[in-house]
Amino acid sequence: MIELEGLTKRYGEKVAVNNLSFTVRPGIVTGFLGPNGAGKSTTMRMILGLDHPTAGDVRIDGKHYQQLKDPLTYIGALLEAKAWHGGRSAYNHLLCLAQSNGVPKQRVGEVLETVGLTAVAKKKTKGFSMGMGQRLGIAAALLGDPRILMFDEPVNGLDPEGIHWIRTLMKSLAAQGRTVFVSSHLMSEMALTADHLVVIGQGRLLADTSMADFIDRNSRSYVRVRTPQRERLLDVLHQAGIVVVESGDGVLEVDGGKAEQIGELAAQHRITLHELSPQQASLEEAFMRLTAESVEYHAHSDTSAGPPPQQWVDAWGRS
Ligand SMILES: Nc1ncnc2c1ncn2[C@@H]1O[C@H](COP(=O)(O)OP(=O)(O)OP(=O)(O)O)[C@@H](O)[C@H]1O
Repeated sequence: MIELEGLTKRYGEKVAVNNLSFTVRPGIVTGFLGPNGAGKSTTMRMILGLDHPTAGDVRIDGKHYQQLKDPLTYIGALLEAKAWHGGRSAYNHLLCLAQSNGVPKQRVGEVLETVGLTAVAKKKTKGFSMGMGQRLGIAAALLGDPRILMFDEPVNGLDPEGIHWIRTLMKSLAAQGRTVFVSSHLMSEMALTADHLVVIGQGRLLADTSMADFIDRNSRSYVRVRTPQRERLLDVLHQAGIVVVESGDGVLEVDGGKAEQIGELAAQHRITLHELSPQQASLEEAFMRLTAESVEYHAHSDTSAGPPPQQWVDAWGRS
């Protein structure tokens, strides 16, 4: 378990992390989301004792990082790709880490096997591809067989096969009862991986909620309907107690997954349909709206996404 309490980090005038309090629990994957510059990496560095908080506190299984004996056996982290000596082989790189951290030598072979690098274990790492580099970083994180794992943007620069591999690995680590904390700025990726979400913007906590809850509240499903007999269809739907929202351009939107029912009603009343399509609002859109006001570097000045709707703000405030 990782516990943050009022964690704050200032760099001069800049408040990179602002009074963050949340708990990362075992047995699930917790996604740590926020736009670029939100403070994710700074938070993770403070968890690992690489940066000192200006205020507040962070504990790993109840202790500060500095109090952990052989910290690699408590928490393993992938912070940045290729942070190793390129002249060494993958095996030697991991062996050095094992020897300096009180980890038995046989773990090196085991983790190389886990990440699929056994065949290239004796090769110098400077020739490694991005994907192999990420696998080696993950092998290092797993070396001490820690109960807590932390990954900072682990899928950056990876191909679909590599992304799928990391996703599956994180889920299986959580299924073993470990604490898995993973940062990303991509909601779509997290939607496939995480069970719980912590969202920050400009260093502040914006949401701390289960993924199921986030999806329930934000992925509105509706059916788009177009017909040249609009008035008749509206009457028929109204009589059936189906609520319709008109969205302009002659398009009707019907909340919920009622495509079959609408199609059958239209057929019974001989109403022609030009379109009958189930739709799902994307989570990416919901995330962008939630963080819109806290994005540090806008690509352009378009703020059409606007602030999050008030009901979201209220809902997240409660969770
Ligand atoms: N050593 C530092 N000195 C000054 N400012 C810093 C330092 N490290 C981070 N910052 C600033 O703190 C803020 C948070 O940065 P951080 O790297 O933690 O964000 P992030 O959410 O990880 O972003 P990204 O998704 O781009 O990696 C940014 O404004 C960044 O410029």
